[in-house]
Amino acid sequence: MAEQAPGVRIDGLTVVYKTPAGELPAVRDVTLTLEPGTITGIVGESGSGKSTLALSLLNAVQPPGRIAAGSVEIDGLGDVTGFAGEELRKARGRHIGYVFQAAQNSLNPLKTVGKQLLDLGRSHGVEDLRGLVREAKELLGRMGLDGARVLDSHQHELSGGMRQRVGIMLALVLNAHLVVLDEPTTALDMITQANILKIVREVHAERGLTTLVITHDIGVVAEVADRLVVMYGGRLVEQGPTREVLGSPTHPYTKGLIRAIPRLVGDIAEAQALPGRPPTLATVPKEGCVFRERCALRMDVCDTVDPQAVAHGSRVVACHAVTVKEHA
Ligand SMILES: Nc1ncnc2c1ncn2[C@@H]1O[C@H](COP(=O)(O)OP(=O)(O)OP(=O)(O)O)[C@@H](O)[C@H]1O
Repeated sequence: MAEQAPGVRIDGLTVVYKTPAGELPAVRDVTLTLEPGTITGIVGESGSGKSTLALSLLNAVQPPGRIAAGSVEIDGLGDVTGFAGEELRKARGRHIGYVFQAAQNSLNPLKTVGKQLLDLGRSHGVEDLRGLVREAKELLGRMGLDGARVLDSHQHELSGGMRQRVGIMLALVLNAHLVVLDEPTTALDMITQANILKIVREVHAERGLTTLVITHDIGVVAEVADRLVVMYGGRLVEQGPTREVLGSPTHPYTKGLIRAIPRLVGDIAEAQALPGRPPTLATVPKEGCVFRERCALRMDVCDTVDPQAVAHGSRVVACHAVTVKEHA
C-alpha cells in the first residue's frame, strides 16, 4: 500500500443517473490525473457534476446513479471502480479521507462526536484509540475548537461551522493520504474559511497528501489549489496550473466564471453575471458542445461535434473556438 501521496488517474469516466427519460450522464468521458502531492480544485456551477466525479473516487456513487464507463486508478489501491464490500469500506477512511458536501448533517445525531470517532477507529482496526483521540483533539484545536468539548458534544450542540470542521477532522484523523473535500467551507464565515483553508494547506504539506477540493467558489480554489479543473455539464472544459488559468482563462466558460466574481475593491459593476443557466441532466445537449447555448464564440461546428480536450502548453482545453484560434 502506498503510504505517501498517491497519484490518481481517472480515465474515460462516465457516470449516469436513472431518470424518467432513461439513464443520463452527470459526468461524461472525464480524463483527469491528480499528481501525487498536489492540491487540485474542481470548480463549476451547481449541477456541473463535481460531486458525482468526487464520489467516483470512493466508488460511492449511489443508485439511481452508477459508473457506466471508465476507471479510477489510485496508486497502492488499483482501480477502485471494481471495489465492493469490505475492500471498499477499508479503502475509505484509511486510504481515502472524504468530507461530504453535507458534512454538517452527516454526523449521527444520537452519538457524541467522540463515540463516532471511536466507532470509526474500531471499524478500521485502529489499536491505539487513545492516540486517535489525541490526534482528533489536536486537529480540532488547530481549527480553533476546544477538542475535548467537541468530542463530548452531540451534533445539535454544534454550529454549522463547527460540524464542518468536525467533518474535516474525521477525514484526516485516520491519516489517509488521498483526501477529498467537497465544499469544505460553505457554512463558514470569511475569517473561519481563510483559517480552515490555511490548515488544509498546512496538513496537506506536512503529511504529504494528494488533495482534491470541490467547490463552486473560485476564491477557495485560488487560495489552496495548485491545479484548477473547470467542469460544465458533466464535461471537463479546462484545466491547468491555478495561477495560469485564473490569470489568463482560455475557455469561454472559465472566462465567464472569472468575470462573474465580485471584487472586494474596485468597481462592483465590473462583475458580470454569466447569462443563462447551467443545463440539467435533461437539458444537457447530447451532441455538440455542452456550453454552446451560453457561448459568445459559438460556431456551426459546436452544434454537432463535441470538442475534444486538447493540450495548449500547460493547459488542456475543450473548445472549438480556442483550437481554431490556436491554429490560425
Ligand atoms: N441521485 C440523483 N438522481 C438523479 N440525478 C442526480 C442525482 N444526483 C445528482 N444528479 C444530477 O446530476 C448532475 C450533477 O450533479 P452533481 O451534484 O454531481 O453536481 P455538482 O456540480 O456537484 O453540483 P452542486 O454544486 O449543486 O452539488 C445534476 O444535474 C444533478 O441534478
